[in-house]
Amino acid sequence: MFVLVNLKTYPCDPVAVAEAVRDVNETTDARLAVAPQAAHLERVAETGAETWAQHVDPIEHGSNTGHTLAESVADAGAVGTLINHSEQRLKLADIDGSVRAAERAGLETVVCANNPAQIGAAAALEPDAVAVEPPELIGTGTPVSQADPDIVEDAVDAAESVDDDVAVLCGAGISTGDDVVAAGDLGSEGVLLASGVAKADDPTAALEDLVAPL
Ligand SMILES: O=C(CO)COP(=O)(O)O
Repeated sequence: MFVLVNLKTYPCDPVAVAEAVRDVNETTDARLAVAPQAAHLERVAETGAETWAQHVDPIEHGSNTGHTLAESVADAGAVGTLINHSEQRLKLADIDGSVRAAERAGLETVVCANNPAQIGAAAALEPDAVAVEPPELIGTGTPVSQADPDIVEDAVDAAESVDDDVAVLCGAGISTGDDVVAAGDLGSEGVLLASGVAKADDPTAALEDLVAPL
């Protein structure tokens, strides 16, 4: 299972969480990665933890003030990027442009979507993976794998019917190893999570719990 910890703009120490991700990754067959804010990418990547960006823009080098260029993210040490997170939604044409920009820079891509219909559309853009995250469950601590298992299974079916090379992840409310196992049982190849680690008093213990049953 792939466990991608999105730090959003939570007031955690990104380097400390990254060190926990790096250390717990050594103890498990699961693949752990961390997605800090763009401004923290370089410091996080220097820890040796697998580092992802939270977003890249559909742009090239040039006159794009305030945008995030995929090449710069890669240069800072990121190996992948989220695209179209529900807190950073893009138009379809811009999702396509961001996936192409990420590919150009050699970044792995996970395109987020709210529901199975959007997952099908996202899979058609040929990212490496798609992630279904019902916005109403994000940050609630109620795991999508328990509260809305159908949405995960339907997302897996939707992606498979478009392109079965595209992996499916799920997220929202995931915070325990049981949640991760339940996600896997529904056909998900990984999870996105944030508050369960970024807001934990002890991120190492939270990560250890997440991977314990894997
Ligand atoms: O948005 C998410 C991950 O990208 C999920 O957030 P929570 O884990 O806080 O529900």
